[in-house]
Order: sequence, then structure tokens, then C-alpha cells
Amino acid sequence: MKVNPGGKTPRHISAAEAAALVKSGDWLDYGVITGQPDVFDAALAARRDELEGVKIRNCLSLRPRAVLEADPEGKHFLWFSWHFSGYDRKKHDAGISHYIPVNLGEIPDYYRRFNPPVDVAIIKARPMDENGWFNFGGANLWHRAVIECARTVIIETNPAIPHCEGEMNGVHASEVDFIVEGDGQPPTELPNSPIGDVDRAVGRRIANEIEDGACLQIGIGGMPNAVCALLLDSSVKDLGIHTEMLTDGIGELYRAGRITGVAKRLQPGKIVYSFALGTKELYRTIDRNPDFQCLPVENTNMPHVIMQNDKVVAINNTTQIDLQGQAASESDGHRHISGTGGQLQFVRGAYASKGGKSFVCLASTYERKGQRRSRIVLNLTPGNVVTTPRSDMMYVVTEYGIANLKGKSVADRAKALIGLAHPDFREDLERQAREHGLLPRHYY
Ligand SMILES: CC(=O)SCCNC(=O)CCNC(=O)[C@H](O)C(C)(C)COP(=O)(O)OP(=O)(O)OC[C@H]1O[C@@H](n2cnc3c(N)ncnc32)[C@H](O)[C@@H]1OP(=O)(O)O
Ligand SMILES: CCCC(=O)O
Repeated sequence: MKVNPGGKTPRHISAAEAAALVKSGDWLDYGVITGQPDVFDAALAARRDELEGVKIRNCLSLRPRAVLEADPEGKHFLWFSWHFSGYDRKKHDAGISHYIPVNLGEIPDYYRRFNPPVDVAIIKARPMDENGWFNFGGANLWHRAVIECARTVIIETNPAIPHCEGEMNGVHASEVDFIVEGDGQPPTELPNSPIGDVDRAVGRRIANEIEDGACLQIGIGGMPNAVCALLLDSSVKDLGIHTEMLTDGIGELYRAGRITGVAKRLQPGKIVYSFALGTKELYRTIDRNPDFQCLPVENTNMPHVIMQNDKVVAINNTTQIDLQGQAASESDGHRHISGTGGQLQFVRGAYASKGGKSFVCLASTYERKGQRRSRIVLNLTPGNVVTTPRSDMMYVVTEYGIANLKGKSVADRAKALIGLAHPDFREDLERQAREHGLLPRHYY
């Protein structure tokens, strides 16, 4: 990692002094996920009436943000997110949070090539160690790129976050302007949603496709995590991990001895990830554990990197899929839900890997206003954004089956996907597919 020998000497200041550095119209970058600042956020919110048009980039807010709570009409602070949490989604519903479309692994390059310079970067990290390093904990992502492009770098320290190993997972004092002491809150936990029968059925189908030595990516959401639980019950062994998000499910497989990484070509033996989000059990497992390597997101998510491991298995969730196999995983019409994240990059990287497979999974139905609806549809909801195009789609999995769409004609795709729909919707879907010419009248 670059250390500037004649670099900066950081000075300790209060959160109020740090917030006083911000001017109207500035671009700020809050650290990412568990790296978002808290005491600085509160101090900045307190300056609301003195500021206008302060633009804050961020990602996946895990706690209420003081600047948004203090400014419910978005008159002073503008919130730009690379990926929504449930909280960011609610603020988007209220009209004060904005999504930036992106493949997550490209973000560092955006900072270096396209984004306006960052006026103030405020990142949460561990207190400085004896060698002058502030460790980012379990959130490396694009922190390095932000620091390279920032005029002023502030670190909000927190000794309660785990110390995580990994290339470029920290910043040296010579690159830091100011240090603000944090409030010592432990990192937010993401409780595991209970695994239901549908998750189990989907998980079992995917688990059956996973061979010894496969290299896994587990996406965000309840269902991909359920696959890990099913793998625990199987006899599969010598798994490798090269993923964006490190989940509790992966932590459990590790503790059960199922992950050795011996078959990995890239970082053999190491569990490679870019951020960890789970319970304190996961944070304890990764703390000062060299088996886990927390890397910048371009080193986990770019397809040309992913493909360097063999037998990559990418498991991701979607909310809707049409009869041609396009998956809309991030929006409900024009209502933005989450983000593209790493889904498409891992789908592509897994395809390019020798013996690789990608799985996009979904429950066949969901409930809306007390009514059951099919997630497999003739047409995507108007306004819905395609996360994985039909040409990239490999395996689609529901509780009713699994279908590989690669090489299948439009008619064959429609037929296969109707077979994955809930039985109550199949007849209707088939009629619609014939009416619209996806299934020819005299064929099948
Ligand atoms: C992280 C990595 O390693 S990289 C790759 C992973 N990233 C991705 O796949 C990005 C896209 N995927 C995602 O964002 C998630 O997997 C999701 C949204 C598909 C599922 O995540 P979950 O947390 O399991 O979803 P959950 O069931 O909580 O639903 C999230 C929201 O979507 C809404 N939603 C879910 N399904 C539907 C649907 N079919 N239609 C409309 N809205 C829906 C829910 O109502 C909820 O909104 P609310 O909080 O306002 O009620
Ligand atoms: C920040 C989480 C992004 C993803 O879903 O890939």
C-alpha cells in the first residue's frame, strides 16, 4: 500500500470541529456500510441551518442517519447511495435519497475517472496501530479510492470493529488529516432471517449442484444465505470462497471445517471478501484471523478476476423474472429497492470460470395487499430495471425446480420458466405466452 513518506500528520479534533470543515455545496463521502461515521454524522446534522446543497455519497445505511432525520425535506443535505438498505429505501420513498446505478466492482474506477473530487471523506476505522495504520475492519470496498481522491481525510475511530486482514484494508496516518474519536458502538448486526420451507427447497436444489472444491459467492438476501445452511447438512467439502459479501452462512461453513480453499487458484486457502455483514459471531470469527482477507471491491467483483478461480458458483436472489429470463432484482417498477450490486458481475465471472455456474433464485410467489402474486411473469412490471439480462442468465431456481437457460430458445425458456412457477399461475402464464407468440401455437 502507498505510504507517503513526507505525508500528513493527523491532528485529533472534536466531531464539531470536523463538521465545521464542511461548506455548502461540498461533496462528502461517508465510509461504506459498517464504515459510515456516527458522531461526525450527528455533528454535521447539528449544522443543518448553516449549510445548503451538501452532497453525501454512501452505501447501505445500517442505522438512521442524523443528517436525513434532521432534514426530512432534503433542503440541506443530498443523499446519494451506491446500494440501498431498507432504511435508504424508505428515505427514497420519502424523496430524499437517490440511487447511483453501478456494478459494485466498478466503483473505485468511477472515483478515479468520473466522480468530482471528494471535498471531505469521513470513514470509520479502528484506532491507529503502533505502525500508524487505521484498519477498516470488515469493510474495504472503495475506501482506498475515496482516500486517493479526497482533499481532506477524516477518520472516526472505533475500537469495537474487528481488525480484518487484507491487502489495502486500511489507511496510513500519512494520508489522514484529522482523527475524531467515535462512540465505540459495536458494528451493526444483520440478524439472519429464519429459513422457511421455500428457502430450504431452493437451497437444496442449489446445494445438489455444488461439487467438492467449488468456489462460492453468496449474494445478499435471505435465500442465498439459506444455501449455506443446506451445505452444512450435505457432505460437500474443500469449498473455496471468493465473494463480495461475507455472511453468517459462510462463517458457519468455515467453523464447521467445510472451507479449505485448497482448489482455489487465486489466494488459495484464503476466504476472500470485500465486506462482512452479519452477527457478532461473524465479526468474532474474522477478527485478527488471517484465513479471511478483506479486499477492495475491484479485486473481488471484476469478472476477469472472478473467472481466475475454477468451478465458481455464484448464488444470487431476484424479485421478478420474465418468461425470456430477464431478472429484475433491484426495483419494483420505479420504486428502487436495493441495487445491481455484484449480481451481474458474479453471474458473468462464474460463467467465464472453468466449470463455473451461476444461480439466480427466487420464491415463485410473493404477497402484496393480502394477494398472492407470481414472481415469474410474461412482462416485467413497467419501470422495472433489468439486473441480469436474458443473455447472461444461466440457472434459475424456485421451490418447484431448476432450469439452465443457456442455449435455450425463447420458446424453450418460456416453457422451462412456466415449469418453475407456482402451479396456480402456470395455466395463465402459458396462455399469455401463446397469445404473445413466445410459445408457438403448434409447438409443445
Ligand atoms: C452481495 C454480493 O455478494 S454481490 C450480489 C448480490 N447482490 C444482488 O443480487 C443485488 C440484487 N439483490 C438484492 O438486492 C436482494 O437479494 C433482494 C432485494 C432481491 C432480496 O433481498 P431480501 O433482503 O431477501 O429481500 P426482502 O424480502 O427483505 O425484500 C426487500 C424489499 O423488496 C420488496 N420486494 C421483494 N420482492 C418483491 C417483488 N417480487 N415485487 C416487489 N417488491 C418486492 C419487499 O417488499 C421489500 O421492500 P420493503 O422493505 O419496503 O417491504
Ligand atoms: C452493498 C451490497 C451490494 C450487493 O448486493 O452486491
